[in-house]
Amino acid sequence: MESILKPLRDGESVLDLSPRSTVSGGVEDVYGEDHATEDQLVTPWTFSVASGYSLLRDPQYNKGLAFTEKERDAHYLRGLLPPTIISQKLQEKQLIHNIRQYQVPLQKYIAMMELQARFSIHHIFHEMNERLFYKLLVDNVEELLPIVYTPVVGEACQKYGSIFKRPQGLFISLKEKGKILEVLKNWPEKSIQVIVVTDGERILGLGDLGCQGMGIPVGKLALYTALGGVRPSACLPITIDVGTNNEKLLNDEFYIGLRQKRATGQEYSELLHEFMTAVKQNYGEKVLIQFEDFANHNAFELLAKYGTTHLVFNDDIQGTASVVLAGVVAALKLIGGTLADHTFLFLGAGEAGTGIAELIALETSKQTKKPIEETRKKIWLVDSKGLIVSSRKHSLQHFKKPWAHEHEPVDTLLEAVKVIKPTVLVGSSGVGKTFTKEVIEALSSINEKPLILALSNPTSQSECTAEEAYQWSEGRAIFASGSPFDPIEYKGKVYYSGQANNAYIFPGFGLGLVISGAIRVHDDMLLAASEALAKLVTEENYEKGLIYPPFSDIRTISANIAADVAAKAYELGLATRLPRPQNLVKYAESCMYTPVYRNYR
Ligand SMILES: NC(=O)C1=CN([C@@H]2O[C@H](COP(=O)(O)OP(=O)(O)OC[C@H]3O[C@@H](n4cnc5c(N)ncnc54)[C@H](OP(=O)(O)O)[C@@H]3O)[C@@H](O)[C@H]2O)C=CC1
Ligand SMILES: CC(=O)C(=O)O
Ligand SMILES: [Mg+2]
Repeated sequence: MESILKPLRDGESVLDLSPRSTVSGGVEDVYGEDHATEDQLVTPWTFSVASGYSLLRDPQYNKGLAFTEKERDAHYLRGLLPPTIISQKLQEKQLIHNIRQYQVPLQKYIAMMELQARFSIHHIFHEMNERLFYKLLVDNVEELLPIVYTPVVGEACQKYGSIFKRPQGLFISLKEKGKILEVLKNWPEKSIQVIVVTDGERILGLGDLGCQGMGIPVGKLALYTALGGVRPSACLPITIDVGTNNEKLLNDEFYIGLRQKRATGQEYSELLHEFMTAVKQNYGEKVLIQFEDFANHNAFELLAKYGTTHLVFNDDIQGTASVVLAGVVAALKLIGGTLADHTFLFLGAGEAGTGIAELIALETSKQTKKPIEETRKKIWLVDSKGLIVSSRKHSLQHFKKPWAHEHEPVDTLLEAVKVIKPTVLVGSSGVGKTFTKEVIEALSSINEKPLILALSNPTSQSECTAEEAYQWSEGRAIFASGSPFDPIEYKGKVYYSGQANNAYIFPGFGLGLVISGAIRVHDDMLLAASEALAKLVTEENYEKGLIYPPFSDIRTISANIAADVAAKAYELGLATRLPRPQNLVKYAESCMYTPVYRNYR
């Protein structure tokens, strides 16, 4: 396209290609503006190339002091920047130094979000620089993951209303009923590949945070880009606001969401149906919709309902299952035996608990060729009412029923550990401090090397800390947790614990779906992702007691997961991107967004 470049004031567009201004004889009246009568409405639109001050304010293209002399000349930046030119590397060094100065983790979070922000009214040189944000995250993943993700993102959601100066993502509330397609069209990007959506009802283990749950889709998608290489412009965070049952928020004058109790039943499902329909209509069949942090009474139903018509993935049920299965399989190297040899006990029988239990049973069934009804029998779950047993079957939610095995009622976790004698203990309750000294001691008296996975997030909800797991098991536990813990020294030895978090899975999993053009998610893809992850645990990791590879290798891990997920999609006939690339790992790597600066002409 020919551009008509002219120096502009801040806020003006450089290139005005509206039909009227570019008419040089007979341009099509695409938007019907020429034919519109005076009382008809027309759309004001511009197509702009950023330059000058607007370029510095554009997070996608801003490079701050890294703009070269040539770029400063060509893009009307002279005088808008001080004379020095620095590299992206130096910018990174300065930024990480600044971030480390903050003592309060939430301040670090805010600094990161300022950098990532897509819209702003203020700016300094380093602010609002998307590539620098992702570069920083990719290069310092172990240090910054706990900031942009769990645990700090949890606190950010709790305080969302007071810390946010600008909107992130797309808010779809009951007020938008009947207009959701139009709302989607308001989003500035048109080619979307991954949507992460929440309704805020179960944010980590922090409960109903209503509209303030937006921090979660934003954080998950930052990981999609940094860890999985999905382009930021192809990612869309969405919060569906149907109200909140959180009284504190309802009474908070600064609450940003709808001030009403949650809509349920038909009103809820109609809004969600309109949303799901509009997404497919606007972005097509191949957009991935990741459900995140919905309460279980909606999560299972939405997944079942839309699993056959849309490309949907529930991270809490499926992503968590895949990451935990990988950890358990890897842990077998340390604790011995096959999957079928182990007995599992879960505290928490919701999305995470039953999702993991089912995938372990499925994998065991494939390995042993026994029916899944059989392999489920070595997996037990405890919920808020005690051990799930057959006498409770009539009153159980449907997702718990497969786990109601024959047994006398057992009220507490401690009792359950004593009678079930698990070799693996999984915490998926959302309630902190529930793996008590007595529980871990009982488990350790049964097992030489107990495997303990405290999955609940954020750190405050972790079933136990790393220190407690090692101390109370006298250094024998193999331990991993949903939110990270620093290495622990116990009796002169340093213990490293891994992070059992779906963040290992969803970025690569989603990338695999995108690059193969998959149209549906299949359980075998979850197994493929799990296997790919478990395979990447090295001897060196095992020696440290780790059952996951370090996050510093996550881009390679994601490429491998993506390749195996894509391979499975092709094998199952669910891939539409043809022909299938020969080397899927190489192909996945070649598709991944890298946040180094681009040169501007
Ligand atoms: N590490 C990771 O990657 C992930 C971690 N999680 C974490 O897992 C936790 C649970 O999530 P999710 O499964 O979606 O939540 P759900 O609400 O679906 O399930 C919670 C389960 O815990 C049970 N429970 C609650 N309190 C107690 C208690 N005091 N004693 C025993 N059981 C209890 C509930 O019992 P009842 O059914 O009787 O109410 C329910 O079965 C959250 O903290 C979340 O952050 C989730 C996904 C991924
Ligand atoms: C990690 C995650 O998805 C959760 O805690 O909900
Ligand atoms: Mg979640």
